[in-house]
Amino acid sequence: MSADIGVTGLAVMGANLARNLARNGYTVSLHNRSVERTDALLEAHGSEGEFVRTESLVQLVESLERPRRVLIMVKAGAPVDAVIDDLLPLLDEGDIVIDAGNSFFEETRRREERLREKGLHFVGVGVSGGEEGALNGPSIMPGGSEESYRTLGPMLEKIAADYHGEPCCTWVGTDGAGHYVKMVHNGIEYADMQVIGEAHDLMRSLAGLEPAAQGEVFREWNTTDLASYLIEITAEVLEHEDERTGRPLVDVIVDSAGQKGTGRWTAISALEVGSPVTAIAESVFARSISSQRELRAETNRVFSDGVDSTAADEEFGPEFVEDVRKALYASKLVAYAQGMDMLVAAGEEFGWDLDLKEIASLWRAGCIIRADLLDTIMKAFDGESSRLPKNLLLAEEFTEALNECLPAWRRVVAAAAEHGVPAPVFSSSLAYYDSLRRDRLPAALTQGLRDYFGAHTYQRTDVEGTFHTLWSGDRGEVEA
Ligand SMILES: NC(=O)C1=CN([C@@H]2O[C@H](COP(=O)(O)OP(=O)(O)OC[C@H]3O[C@@H](n4cnc5c(N)ncnc54)[C@H](OP(=O)(O)O)[C@@H]3O)[C@@H](O)[C@H]2O)C=CC1
Ligand SMILES: O=C(CO)[C@H](O)[C@H](O)COP(=O)(O)O
Repeated sequence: MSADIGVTGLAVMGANLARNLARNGYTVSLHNRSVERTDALLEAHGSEGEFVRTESLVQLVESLERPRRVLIMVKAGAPVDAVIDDLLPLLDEGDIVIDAGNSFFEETRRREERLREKGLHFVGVGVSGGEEGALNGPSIMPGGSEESYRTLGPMLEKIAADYHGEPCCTWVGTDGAGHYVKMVHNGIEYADMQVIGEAHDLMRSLAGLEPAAQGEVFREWNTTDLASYLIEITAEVLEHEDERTGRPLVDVIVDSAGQKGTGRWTAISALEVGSPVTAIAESVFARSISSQRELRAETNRVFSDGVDSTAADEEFGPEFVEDVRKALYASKLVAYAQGMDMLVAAGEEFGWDLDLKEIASLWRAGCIIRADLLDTIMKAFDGESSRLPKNLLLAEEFTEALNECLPAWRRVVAAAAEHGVPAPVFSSSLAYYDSLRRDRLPAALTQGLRDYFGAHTYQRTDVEGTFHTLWSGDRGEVEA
């Protein structure tokens, strides 16, 4: 029997994608570096559909119908190149190699170029939704050539998450565009989780709400405009009791956040394309600080935990909790606004015609950042490009909500600063908003200083041209 598609790499994501494909009627050839994973999958789930067992890439490729479709789902980085190197001599012109892992987009661009020169299609596909999504319908963000999508698209759309009858899968752009969009998705995911963590910390430290009680608060928030998968699972995690100790699980988990790289890549790429994704970058730094455990312990010894004791004298009741909800909504909106802004900048830099409305539509189901908010984001980005808002915060769909949240957002950031509770993304998101709306920024002084020490010149508000003050001379101004 010839298979419709081959999957190599059968850990959590590959195994579940393979099962999803088989459950949708495709014959799936299976391969894993160590054959035990292949056999474990067949033993546990072999009856779910048509699978072909293979023990080598040669067997995998031989088992496929043409043009061959090989989906790689191995650890990102060097393993992807190792698999490609082994596959290349086995493939023919027109075959399609799909990398559905979290690969760095620049590597995808390089791999796409390398395979294109050999007449092969290389498709970098962003997949989000974790284990459950991979099995039941992830959000899928494919890049690569438009031609390859004609062959591959229907298959991906069939296994993707379904949002009211629409598949959360569409071709987003050439070469590394799919992996770029997934990377930004993860950047937003970082910021979203960080602001949820800040809300949790503030409600615990200032309002004295224990995790189980907070679970109820998050459950209630999930019926408001904050409704989203991450808010929903926050309620579950906070309410979960540790089996061993009977304490809230969140209290026995080490407070050091891991990271596999996509958030860091988002921040690095944003710096390179000149997009100020402050909320996303602060979230990456927040994870880094959390992992500096020795330094944190020593600083704690020297300065103490430091939640200001005056906090107990103040009223942090239900009104404060509602303020936190509003600060969370506004900061979450900033994270999406920054992610979208960055996609525009990257589109210009890499020649991708990214459609923000389509991208928002892909994230409405199946993925980790799925949220009711995305429907409104789609509306904001609907219409002729010349009429679209320059930034999501300017979309009329959001200006009223933002104005309504603003006083609460300021109160929460002020309370956090006053009482020593770190809230880096609540604060930096508010600073981002304030910076954008400000009539004049202190960048004028920065320009003056740059001109003083490095003759870097400046422009004037009143006259066209570029100028320099003779700081070490008579301090007259000359045109540069
Ligand atoms: N886990 C998640 O929630 C999500 C993961 N992703 C991405 O999907 C990809 C797969 O993730 P996941 O399923 O968690 O698996 P892992 O990232 O843990 O990778 C394990 C798989 O990679 C294979 N592998 C590792 N090195 C090599 C190599 N040199 N040659 C061949 N195969 C190799 C392993 O084979 P062996 O069994 O022989 O060791 C195994 O099949 C990653 O890029 C990940 O970032 C994307 C979305 C969500
Ligand atoms: O892509 C994902 C979800 O969308 C993966 O779960 C990824 O591992 C999350 O990133 P990190 O491990 O750095 O938190």
